[in-house]
Amino acid sequence: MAVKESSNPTVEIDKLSFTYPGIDGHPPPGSTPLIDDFSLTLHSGDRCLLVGSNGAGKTTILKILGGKHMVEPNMVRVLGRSAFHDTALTSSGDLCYLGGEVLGVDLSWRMHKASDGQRRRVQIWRSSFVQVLLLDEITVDLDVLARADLLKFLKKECEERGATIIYATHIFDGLEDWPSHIVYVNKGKLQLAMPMDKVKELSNMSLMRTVEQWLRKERDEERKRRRERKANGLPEFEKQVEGSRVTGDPARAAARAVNNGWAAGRLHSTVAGEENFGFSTNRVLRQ
Ligand SMILES: Nc1ncnc2c1ncn2[C@@H]1O[C@H](COP(=O)(O)OP(=O)(O)OP(=O)(O)O)[C@@H](O)[C@H]1O
Repeated sequence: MAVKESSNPTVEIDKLSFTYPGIDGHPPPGSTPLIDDFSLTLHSGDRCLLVGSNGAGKTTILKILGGKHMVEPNMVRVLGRSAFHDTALTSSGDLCYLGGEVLGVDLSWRMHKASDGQRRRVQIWRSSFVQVLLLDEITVDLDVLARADLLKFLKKECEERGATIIYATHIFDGLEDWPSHIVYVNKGKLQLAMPMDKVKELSNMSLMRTVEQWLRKERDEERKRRRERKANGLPEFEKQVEGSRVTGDPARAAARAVNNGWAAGRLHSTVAGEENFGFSTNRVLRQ
């Protein structure tokens, strides 16, 4: 997404590949990357909406960007620095990931607590002059007014202060004119990254209907694949290896992609465990 070519990028993801480590700290045998060949460039002032179905990898991408999972330093640069290795990025407040479990406040808690949590997080951002803000479905428990105010505030921060925001959400209410860019991810792969103006040129539907159309197509194609597998006498669902996207044969382990997530992540457990097997992060939080 190369708008404002003249300024330095604030977020650079270059052929990102990632697999959650198994309990031995290594990618499970036979695994293929959960996030695969994912590249994206954003600049100061960009407000990027990250969309995709449940389990597509949005939270994983945001957490990698937030320095919570180790990847090769050249794969993810935030403000020109490695998000995982340069701990000053987050400790200085230049980079901030806000998700459901930040500060130990789970958004599934009672309304008033969650709302307090949300306010506190925004206050943190405001007071620490965050330059790159990663928002992971943070408005689920906000009422209509609070959400509208927050979105307005965030937009202003980008326009006036040049912050960069990536916002992963399934809630499109009030977002029609919010993002400057939209990024669509499916099964850990980048499907589309483009400025909102371009999206509006290509589709005369609302943002929600446009995204709905993408996700419907994705689901229909997946169903077709499953039907074909079944018709060919194969199991309908491919065998899933924990923490990765697919598949099967441990003999292929030697040829698997280089693991970039072998070390446990910072602040959060990243070990693929039985309790979260097969669930997206938000699903785990909702349990
Ligand atoms: N700690 C973990 N260990 C192993 N696998 C994980 C872990 N966290 C998430 N996953 C897997 O990664 C995949 C992507 O999950 P992720 O939470 O990134 O998706 P998402 O797009 O944010 O989903 P949602 O929209 O439901 O929040 C899921 O299949 C999930 O099972």
